[in-house]
Parts: sequence; C-alpha cells; structure tokens
Amino acid sequence: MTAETRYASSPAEVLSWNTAQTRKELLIEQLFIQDEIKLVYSHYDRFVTGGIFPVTRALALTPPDQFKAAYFLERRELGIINVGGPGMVKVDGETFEIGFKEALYIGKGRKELLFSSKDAAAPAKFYLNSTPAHHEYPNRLVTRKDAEIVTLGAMETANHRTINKLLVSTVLPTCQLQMGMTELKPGSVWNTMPAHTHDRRMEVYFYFEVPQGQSVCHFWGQPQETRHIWMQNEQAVISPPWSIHSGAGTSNYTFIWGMAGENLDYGDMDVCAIPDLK
Ligand SMILES: O=C(O)C(=O)C[C@H](O)C(=O)CO
Ligand SMILES: [Zn+2]
Repeated sequence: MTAETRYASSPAEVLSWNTAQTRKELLIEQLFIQDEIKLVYSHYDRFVTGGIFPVTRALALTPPDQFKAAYFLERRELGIINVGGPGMVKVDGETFEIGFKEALYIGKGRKELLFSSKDAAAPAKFYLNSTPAHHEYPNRLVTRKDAEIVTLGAMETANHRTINKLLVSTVLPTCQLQMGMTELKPGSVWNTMPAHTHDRRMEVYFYFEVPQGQSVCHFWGQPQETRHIWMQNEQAVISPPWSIHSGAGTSNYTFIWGMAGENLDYGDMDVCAIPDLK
C-alpha cells in the first residue's frame, strides 16, 4: 500500500503556484496499480481518496500510518464505486458483489475489508472515498435503481448530463460522506457549469470513461481567480472548499464526485454566474 499526504492551502498561497506545483498539490495521477492499494490522505476534511485494483489476488484494506488506528474503519466510513469488471468486497465475513458503476457504503466499526475481482481477465477497479465518522450506519450496496437521478443542462450549452446521487442523505444515512457519479451525454463536454463553491465542504473529482486520445480540462480556484489542470482518464483532483470545480472535456466522459465537511445538504452550493468568472 502507498499512502501519500496532501496539505491544505489558502487562496493567497496558490497564486504563486506554477503548473508543476499545482499538479503536485491537487492532481492524483495514478490510482490503479495492479494488485496494489493506493491512498491519498488530504488535510481538507481528512478526506481519503483511493484505488484498489485486485487482479491476481484479494487485497485487504488496512489503516495507513496517518490514521494511527488499529483498523481502517475504527473512526471512519467508506464509500466505494466500482469502475471496472465485477468484484467482491468482503466485510466482516459478509460478501457484497459490486458491478460496474455500482456503489457500496461501509459504516464505521467494520474490521475486515477484503477486495477481489471475479475474473482476472476483467478485473474490478474499486475507487474509494473515506471520511472521519462518529456513528455506525448500516452497510449497503447502492445501484442505479436506488439512486436519486437528476438530469441537468442542455445540448445547446454543451452541458447536458445525468447526476446519479448514490451515497447521499436522501438515499441512505452517512456521517459526512457524499458520493455520486455524473455522466455527460454525447456532444456535451461541460460539467458543473454554471460552476459553484461550497466553503462548507471540500470535494474530489475522479474522471473516467475519457476516450483514448481525449482529455478533460478541469477548472479550479476562486471564481474571480480561476486556474486549470489538464487531466487524463482515471485521474482525480482535490478541490479546496473555497474553489470552483468544473471541467470541459474534448469529448464527453463520466466522473465521480465525493464530498465531506460541514453538512449533508447537496443543494447548498453558492452558484457563480457564468459571466462573473475570471
Ligand atoms: O455536473 C455537475 O454539476 C456535478 O456533478 C456537480 C457535483 O455533483 C458537485 O459539485 C456537487 O457539489
Ligand atoms: Zn460541488
């Protein structure tokens, strides 16, 4: 297992960042390494982003040094979305089968977490987000049929997309984690436009289904002082609570969003008028 630490930064500090430093601080370039677990521990809301890619053997999720915990979920909760072939997660002896684009919530206090693929020729890719937790909520598999689904935008403004709210308070109880998946319609390229901030919560975006040879330009920064990061398929980016998080692809694509912070109100964002962005 590798577990990197990323620090929090202020709007004033990031004004001096060049491209390399921006990428070092915010971009998570590789999450899926065969038969390995990769974690990134952010000081924003103690949010962990990770990738588990079991191909030839099952992988056990154990706590990184940063937690100083006896087991991963001692004081945390966990959300997983499978972006690969069919897989299994064994939680204290109970096995959950997770298909492509299905989510699993695992509550605080569970000790054994074992990840495997059904077929090494089509391995599962478990994308995970984890946040500190104070209460034990039930484990639950969440598929598209359980999700709260909203379609936003329009073809004419190139932002027509479906937001699948998977691990959110209207679907199941969590302490502070919220996760979902947004799918852009063919011909649409803009996500989260109009852009927004939510100073109460940080957010991480994980882009996937970006076709070969295409990329996503992710926008971040304060609305009056924006920056960009070019991102490739299966990369993630940390969005500070004070930052917009929006992207334009050279094609359509899908992304997973995960948040943690002050509250569980998905809709409380502060929307930025498009002509005001700088
Ligand atoms: O396309 C969108 O718009 C989103 O998916 C927005 C995210 O869900 C988000 O930023 C929630 O705060
Ligand atoms: Zn947001």
